[in-house]
Amino acid sequence: METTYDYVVVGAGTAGCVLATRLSEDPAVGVLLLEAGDRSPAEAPPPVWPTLQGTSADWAGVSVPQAATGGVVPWPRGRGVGGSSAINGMVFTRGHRSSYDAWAAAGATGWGFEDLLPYFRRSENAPGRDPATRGVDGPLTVAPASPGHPVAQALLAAAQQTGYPVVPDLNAGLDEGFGWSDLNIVDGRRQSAADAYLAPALPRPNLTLVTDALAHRLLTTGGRCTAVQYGVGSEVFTARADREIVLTAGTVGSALLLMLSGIGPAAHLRQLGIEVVADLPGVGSNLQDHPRSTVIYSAARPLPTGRTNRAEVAGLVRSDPSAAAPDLQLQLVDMPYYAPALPPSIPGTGEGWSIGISAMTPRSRGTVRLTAASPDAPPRLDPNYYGDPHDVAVMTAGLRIARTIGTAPALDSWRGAEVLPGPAVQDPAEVRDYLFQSLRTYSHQVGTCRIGLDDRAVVDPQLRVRGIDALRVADASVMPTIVSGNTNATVCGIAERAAALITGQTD
Ligand SMILES: Cc1cc2nc3c(=O)[nH]c(=O)nc-3n(C[C@H](O)[C@H](O)[C@H](O)COP(=O)(O)OP(=O)(O)OC[C@H]3O[C@@H](n4cnc5c(N)ncnc54)[C@H](O)[C@@H]3O)c2cc1C
Repeated sequence: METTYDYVVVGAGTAGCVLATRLSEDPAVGVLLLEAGDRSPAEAPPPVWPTLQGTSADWAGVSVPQAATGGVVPWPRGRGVGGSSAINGMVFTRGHRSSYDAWAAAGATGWGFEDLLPYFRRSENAPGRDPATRGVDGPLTVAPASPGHPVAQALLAAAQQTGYPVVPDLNAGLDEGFGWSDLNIVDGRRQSAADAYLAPALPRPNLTLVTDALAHRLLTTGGRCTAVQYGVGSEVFTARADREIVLTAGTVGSALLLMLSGIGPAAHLRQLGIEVVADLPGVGSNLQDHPRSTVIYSAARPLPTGRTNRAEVAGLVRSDPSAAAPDLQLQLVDMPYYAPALPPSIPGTGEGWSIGISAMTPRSRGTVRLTAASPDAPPRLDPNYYGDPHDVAVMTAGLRIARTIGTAPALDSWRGAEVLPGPAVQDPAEVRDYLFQSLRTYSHQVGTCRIGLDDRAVVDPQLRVRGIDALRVADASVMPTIVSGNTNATVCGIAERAAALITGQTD
């Protein structure tokens, strides 16, 4: 069966919900939003959000064995309306402005911090924050925990005792130091991009959402993308776009769909018997993620039950004073948060707390590849964590800083003992081994369809796929380099700006 719309948006995750909502604001324009997963994916109360992993709301991937560490890393990824915003940790923060200015400097004209600011502000409603930098009437309502968890408060005091500033709004992208993270939790419930954007827009007669619809491939004629072929159950449908097709299937999904459609590295496609439509060697390359590890302490006394996402306070710092920009995030978690690869000899919830460590500007680069010419085949995910020794050095510095803060006097009344890595782990080789064993993803994968002007860029600064007409990508995959913050707020800004580019309404 064939249907025709003005725009077809593929993937109803963070970016897809923003895009479909903004494009359908014009009642004269017909928009189809396709999503592989459920219309109402599984939900969980904020404090137990990790229990969503492994449910039908998660593609539940796993990396290939990593060359540096020898281990595999589980990769949760949202599947269903809301996408990863429906299963994520609900931290809503921009990267530091240096992240976006680096994009513009590398050729992504129009994507510097000042360029993006109006779009960041458009996405959010951040009551109590400075309206000069933060939005006041956007769809997503974001705010810090109130009241904050007492261990989070103690961590802020500990950071200050260690010499770091406590700043009023770490989420704006302008400051370094420690502060309360904004959370997209409203009245005790997660507010996903689907809740904030899509749900109010769905009654529009010009917006159609089709779920359980896996996009198989894009159809191109004479260099123009004309349609998306997708499957629902065993039936195959074709959705034509009179104006454009926009991919918002995420860092994994958008790269896979391009390659399944013959748009990607020619040698890889030919190996799988896929006819090459456009040889774009950068598709699926430049994969970046934030590696994550943790220091865990037992609690000196029972912890009050966490009521939010259990990660209310964060710090953005430099691993070394000579670093060009902040390159480390530390996050207080009011429970022991560990990697499955480690022995579970750690305190239970309520009996411990942890400081997460994550390198924010990693230099390692990986790939997303097809394993077969089929939309149902699991992808080959190789983030190449610690492929560049620089990232190990940054994480080693992070572990040292976390331990310094963790042992500051302000945490004395909460701290029992350091459980992981444990006081015996001190020399550089042992620390490196611990970082490798405790490695997990921060779930911030980006970069596989990056913006740029060079031959390995996948989209131009207007997000148009190079060499193919009427096709754009507008999700986490277009980030040229990973930002120094949790990625969801940045994806909202990207999608807001994409909508403005498509409709010709850029600021
Ligand atoms: C467990 C977890 C925790 C996280 N925690 C945080 C956090 O606390 N704060 C933060 O800022 N960020 C966090 N993130 C990251 C953040 O949520 C993502 O960066 C962001 O949601 C990515 O948006 P996206 O639109 O690019 O992709 P997604 O939101 O992943 O959306 C892609 C959508 O496309 C669909 N799709 C894929 N392929 C196809 C296809 N072929 N056909 C049809 N549909 C398809 C998918 O099912 C999905 O719904 C977390 C992510 C995860 C997974």
